Amino acid sequence: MKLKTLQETFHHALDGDYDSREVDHFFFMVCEYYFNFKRITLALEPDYSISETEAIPVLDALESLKRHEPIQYVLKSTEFYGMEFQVNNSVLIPRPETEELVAWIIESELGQTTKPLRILDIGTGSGCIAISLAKKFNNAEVYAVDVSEDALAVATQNAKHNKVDVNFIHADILSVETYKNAHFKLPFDVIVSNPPYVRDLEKLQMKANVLDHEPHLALFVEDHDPLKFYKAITKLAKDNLVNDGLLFFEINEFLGDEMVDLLKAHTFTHVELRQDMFKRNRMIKGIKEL
Ligand SMILES: C[S@@+](CC[C@H](N)C(=O)[O-])C[C@H]1O[C@@H](n2cnc3c(N)ncnc32)[C@H](O)[C@@H]1O
Repeated sequence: MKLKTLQETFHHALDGDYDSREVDHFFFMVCEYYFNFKRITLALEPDYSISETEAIPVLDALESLKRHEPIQYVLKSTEFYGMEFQVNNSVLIPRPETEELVAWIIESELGQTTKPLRILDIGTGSGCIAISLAKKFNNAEVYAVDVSEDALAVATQNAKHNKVDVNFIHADILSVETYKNAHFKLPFDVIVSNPPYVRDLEKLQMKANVLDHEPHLALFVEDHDPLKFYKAITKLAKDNLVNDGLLFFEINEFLGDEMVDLLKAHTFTHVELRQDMFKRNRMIKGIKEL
């Protein structure tokens, strides 16, 4: 089968559900993954033929895409902060705005320090935040917590794949008992979290690829207490950060003011909201002062 015929099969099956450029992008990604073709090869050699056996995984991938499975789950991998991460449907697919949060941490006052650091990432999922920080700060001892054992298995693989050490811990951050028993070495210099923050009212706007495939445990929080993770983590941070320690969160863009109030109420200073590349309030930082 010629590559161009295969590409037409993709368009025939997916145009309508996705825009045409996105369909080409999927096709290129799938071919790159299965045949290690570079995009340019595909563009320059549309008459290149592959055997029926070679076409099987590509057509299987197409079936998954028809069911709106995200391309990252179909290919079982994604890129975050220049590194490759394995993903499956027990972990959230790392997002570009989370890369911006990691960049903020790296550019902060910590970027210059050579002193030993202790960092905690809460709700680590694929491990993307913890692993990126461990890669950047080789002076850091990094801890990462998740309530999902399946997510921790993926994160552990990702740390190994990216050749960094992270101490992964199974704990429920909403239960004081579980994290009291966790084997953290205290205190921390930095606590960071991207916890679940999507409310029911925002669920309605979500696309099928997110809603039907990504883990609800990673996404949703009840409408009546949308800051419940942030409250628990801010309290934990107040009690377990060094003086001058930093707290960073990714946040719900509609709850920026509430988050500023929460951090200030816990005596964090220099509280700063930051917008992502789409000009939405998506990150916050505070400094613990005694
Ligand atoms: C929004 S995802 C973030 C994943 C990853 N840090 C990222 O930025 O891509 C939230 C994570 O919090 C975890 N989580 C949910 N409830 C939790 C709890 N009670 N205690 C600890 N982790 C929890 C989920 O399993 C999920 O991995």
